[in-house]
Amino acid sequence: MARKKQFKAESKRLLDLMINSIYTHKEIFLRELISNASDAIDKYYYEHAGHVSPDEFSIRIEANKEARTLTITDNGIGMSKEELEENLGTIAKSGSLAFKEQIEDESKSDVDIIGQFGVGFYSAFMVAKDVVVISKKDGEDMAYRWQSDGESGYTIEEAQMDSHGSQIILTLKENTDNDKYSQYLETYELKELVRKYSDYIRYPIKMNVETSKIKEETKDSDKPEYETVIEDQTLNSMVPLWKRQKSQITQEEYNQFYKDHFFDYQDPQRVIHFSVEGNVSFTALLYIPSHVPQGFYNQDYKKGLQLYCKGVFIMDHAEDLLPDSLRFVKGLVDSQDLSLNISREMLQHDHQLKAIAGRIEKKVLSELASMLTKEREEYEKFWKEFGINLKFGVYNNYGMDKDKFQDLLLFYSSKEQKLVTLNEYVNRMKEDQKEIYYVSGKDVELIDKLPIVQTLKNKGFEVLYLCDEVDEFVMNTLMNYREKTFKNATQGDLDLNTEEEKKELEKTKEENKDLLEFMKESLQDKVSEVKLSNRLSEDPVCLTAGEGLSFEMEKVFANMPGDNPMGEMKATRILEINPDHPIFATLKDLYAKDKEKVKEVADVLYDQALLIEGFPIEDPIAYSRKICELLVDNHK
Ligand SMILES: Nc1ncnc2c1ncn2[C@@H]1O[C@H](COP(=O)(O)OP(=O)(O)OP(=O)(O)O)[C@@H](O)[C@H]1O
Repeated sequence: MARKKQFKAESKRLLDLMINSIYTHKEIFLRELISNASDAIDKYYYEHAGHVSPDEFSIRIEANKEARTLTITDNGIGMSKEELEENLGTIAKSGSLAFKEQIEDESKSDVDIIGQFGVGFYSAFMVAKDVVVISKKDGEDMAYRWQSDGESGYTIEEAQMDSHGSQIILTLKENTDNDKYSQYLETYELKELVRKYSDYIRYPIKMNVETSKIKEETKDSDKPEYETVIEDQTLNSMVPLWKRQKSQITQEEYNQFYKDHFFDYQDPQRVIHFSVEGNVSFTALLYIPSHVPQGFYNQDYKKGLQLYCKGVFIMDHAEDLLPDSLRFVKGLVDSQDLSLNISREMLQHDHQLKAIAGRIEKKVLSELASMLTKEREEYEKFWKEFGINLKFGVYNNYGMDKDKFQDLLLFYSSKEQKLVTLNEYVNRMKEDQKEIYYVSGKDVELIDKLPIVQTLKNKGFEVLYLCDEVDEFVMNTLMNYREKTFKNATQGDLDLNTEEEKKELEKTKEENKDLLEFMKESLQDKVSEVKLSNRLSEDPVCLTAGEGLSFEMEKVFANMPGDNPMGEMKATRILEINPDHPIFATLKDLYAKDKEKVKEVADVLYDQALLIEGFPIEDPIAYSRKICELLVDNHK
């Protein structure tokens, strides 16, 4: 049998790949070194459980501008000579992973060890031309010094160190046009990086910081004097807000956290803080803003949640965690169970994200549903800011998710003169009413004045007023609600009359068949039909659309930007005349005496119907002239 050979790797090239290809941001080197320090302390703490207190540990950062060095020191478990060799001399060897596996095998409690790939350490060479590690293993006498320039191998020699732990000393590269490595010696920058990536490392990350303070002896004088003092500051918050007990967190703390992390000047409307245990366990801290964020409707607005893994910041705007309909939600997710890719910039399995996203969607929607039933006023505030997103949720995905959203929708109602849910509408429908009536228009006031709306109201029907461009798409996608179909009241036939009224109308229609036909002919191809209306009570005429495209949709399509063939689509126009209005008697009269006049009146009535519907009229001058003539005639 052929002997199996080991792969060889050109270690210099491999290291070069490691250093320069894995990460997109050089600044993460600090995150990696701090995470290593935290792991080392965890290990020490674990080994000495019960005999040490967490307060004894810290990670220290020290910058020396003259020497151009940045030093990260921990009092963790340290490394022996062999471990330095093994862990830092072998690429992709993770002592931390081995440790974690071992304690898991011993089925002892899980420790939140961060390291797993055995590559993070080398990220130091992205910014350093030389790295020294001085380390003393817990329980050993001798310390060792590992040193490398990241190119020509490494050396290990004996060294001195007072107590267990490690010290990583980076000598930063010279600045180039593109990279200002010296920034990593600036207090401000280091503080920012710790806050961004390592804020929730559970041991204090400390640094001596120069600050200006009032001299004690001049404190009470009119001219206080300042002096520069060195202060030992802890840069990280350690315990993440979301890991604390809900009952221990005040609303003020939640709000402040929101404003600090999500750049809003107002308090959020809602905080949703919850944890899920399961295949993928996670904690989420979500916020519903109280107003539409700036740039929310711009194309480059980035939705998504911040993602943390074991308290370490992984990415901002993790898009896959939020469906588009909830893009207004801000917040973060922290999970132990994510399989990160090697750079910790992405996840390896998006099914984990999908599982989390599913739970988040469910939770946010149920929170909204409870707000709707228990705090109507609050919900209406939310609706005014973000309701359009839920409408999008209905028609997005070809309506696949409409059931999730339909009970959260609100529409303005003729009966209540305020926003109502579909459920409320259906609950109080007239007994024999089969359809849910709606009418679209520019605003509530205009819709309310429409003849058809007056008629429906007079007959005791409730009408939903749709004022958003997307509303008709929503209705078309929903198709029905609790087995009642949606009906655009300005379109097609309406079943409003009693049997008797229907008979009466049929009779009048039959008697005036010729007149109606004559009017249709005279209006030529402008209308497909002229008919007697059952939807008008006080007004003389109205224009309705046949089945299919509605007038509002026609307007939406016409206003679509760019070269769009849909813009040419027209709804079928039907001119309806109120048989009980005096104008109908006049028409009948004129038809018997002066057919030419009927043509003129038909033109005027058609233009009037267009105006009521919010359409422009073809020839306003001719229209106004005809009106004047009719007025004069009338006066004679
Ligand atoms: N400060 C430290 N103290 C003790 N051991 C350390 C320290 N830094 C690194 N090590 C050891 O070196 C190993 C390699 O570190 P490296 O950062 O390359 O990988 P990692 O942390 O295991 O994994 P990852 O690539 O996921 O960060 C670690 O697993 C750990 O055993």
